[in-house]
Amino acid sequence: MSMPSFLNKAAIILNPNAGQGRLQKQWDQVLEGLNNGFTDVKVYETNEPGDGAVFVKKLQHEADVIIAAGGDGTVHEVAEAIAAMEGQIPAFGILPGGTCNDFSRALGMNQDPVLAAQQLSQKQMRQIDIGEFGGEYFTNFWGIGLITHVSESIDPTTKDKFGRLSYYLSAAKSLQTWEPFDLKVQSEEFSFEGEAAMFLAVNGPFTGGIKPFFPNTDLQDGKLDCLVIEKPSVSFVWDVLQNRLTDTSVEGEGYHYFQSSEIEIQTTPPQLIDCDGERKDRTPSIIKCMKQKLHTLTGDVSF
Ligand SMILES: Nc1ncnc2c1ncn2[C@@H]1O[C@H](COP(=O)(O)OP(=O)(O)OP(=O)(O)O)[C@@H](O)[C@H]1O
Repeated sequence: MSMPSFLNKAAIILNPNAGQGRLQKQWDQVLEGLNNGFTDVKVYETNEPGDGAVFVKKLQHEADVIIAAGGDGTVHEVAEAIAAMEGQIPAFGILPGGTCNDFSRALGMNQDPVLAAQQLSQKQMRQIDIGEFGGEYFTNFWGIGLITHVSESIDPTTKDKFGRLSYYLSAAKSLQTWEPFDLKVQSEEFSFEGEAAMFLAVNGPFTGGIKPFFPNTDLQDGKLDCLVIEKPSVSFVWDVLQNRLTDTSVEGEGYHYFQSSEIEIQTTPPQLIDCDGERKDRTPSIIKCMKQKLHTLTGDVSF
């Protein structure tokens, strides 16, 4: 943890539509907070998906820190583009402005954007882990099976109206219609072969704004927390609610939990991948944890 005085130029990649324009409403105060910590603050507004990554590439040699201002989609886009860079790499930061803001919570960022801007101005920097598969990156999670149905069946109108609750409504709906697939998991720490409903590899502890699944994740240990669910069961939900998934490896009725830095996943049929809420590519995949790859501004949080 250090406070680099050289972090002077901040570039803000702002999705003005995230969280129904939540950031825009307090933008003057947000900027004031950032101007207190950085001598040069420039704002780049995105118009459509993909714009964030284009800005990041252009800013590699201009900005000391690139801050994603928006929801988890914007955070994913910006972090992925930074992680893919070589040579001189700017630091990364988040101004939470979406519905769940899962990764910003993992970094200990205040959910009030004005207070988050003040936190960023403190320039508390840490090197954090990031997930990688086939040259693509994820900050928060990589999943197949049930999880992809959850994000697929979220209706945008319900999301605008009910926010985070829409994720849980969708999860409940998905539980009634899930389909099993054949899964093979191979890693140094754990192997599995059989029918499954879901596989998740996570970096941060929050999913849908809450953290019952993985309360003990560590963003600096070079490991992903992994969960195989063979079939959703009442006893699994009970174990999760009691925060039992806290040791390095746990077995319960219909589920397996372990930690690893590299996991090979094969499925029949190929499964659509959901990473950080974005659906892309299909299995097979080799998922890796890139230990402390991203220089990141964080809040006060212990990993
Ligand atoms: N101006 C824009 N208009 C529409 N979509 C945009 C714009 N800028 C970026 N996007 C894309 O919109 C997607 C969703 O954005 P983001 O996640 O930031 O907001 P959100 O959906 O409100 O938040 P959350 O993901 O937390 O629910 C991202 O994939 C992003 O690339």
